Amino acid sequence: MNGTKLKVALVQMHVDAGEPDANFERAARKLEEAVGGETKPELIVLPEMWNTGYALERIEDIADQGGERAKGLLSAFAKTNRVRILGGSIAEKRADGVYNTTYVFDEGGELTDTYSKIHLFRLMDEEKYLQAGDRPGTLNAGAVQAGMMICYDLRFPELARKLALGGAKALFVPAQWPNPRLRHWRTLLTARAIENQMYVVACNRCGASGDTTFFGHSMIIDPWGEIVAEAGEAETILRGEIDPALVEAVRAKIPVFEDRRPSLY
Ligand SMILES: O=C(O)CCC(=O)C(=O)O
Repeated sequence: MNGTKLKVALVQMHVDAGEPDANFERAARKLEEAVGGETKPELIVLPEMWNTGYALERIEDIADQGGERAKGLLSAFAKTNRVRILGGSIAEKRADGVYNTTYVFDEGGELTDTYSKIHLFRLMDEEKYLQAGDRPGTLNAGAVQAGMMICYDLRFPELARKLALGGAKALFVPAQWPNPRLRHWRTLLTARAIENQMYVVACNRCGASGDTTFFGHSMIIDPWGEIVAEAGEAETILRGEIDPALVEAVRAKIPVFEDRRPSLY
């Protein structure tokens, strides 16, 4: 660890809808690429639903039973490479249905945190095939206390504010955010960073699934709203650093959290 800063690497990758074997192979290859860069990251982030993509009509059959296959890959990789992983999210099969779930592993390969998407995206029929999580997601990313959201959750500012009030200095957002809503993506990510004076670290997929195309543009935005790093549309590993001291500095400069008037709204 560099002081209290945290080096992150975001895996912006293609996902084959309905092809878990191909996606597991790709994820393993991309994790190697992420950890093998010139500067070793301390935390690697994957995109949303990277195991199955949005093959929702077949999701009951192809979802990962108990998340065991994904947990096996991510835990072993984290332990072997001494790196934390925020495993994007996967289609996770449980007794009562399929959830869109994130796993976080520490550098010893231990599962430390999980989060299941709480807002299901009706434009893509998620509510017909998936179950919604029932609690917000938090994690300790090394020295950085953080929150997590999945894709559509980003449209709910109350959730980001709750996480910030709970102590989050960074917000991680795995996504499969498609065209034509790039402006929404960039604007909402930036707004969540500025209004909550925290880092926003967003890992989107790229490529196409049927008629749907995904623009990538994974981003790391600092608590002042400046873009630390932004990907283009192709597969890439996006790298950057989170500095919790900058969160404190921005919150001291414009003390939004002290000036809130929650009794009025
Ligand atoms: O809110 C959006 O525009 C995209 C959301 C989405 O694609 C998802 O939650 O999977």
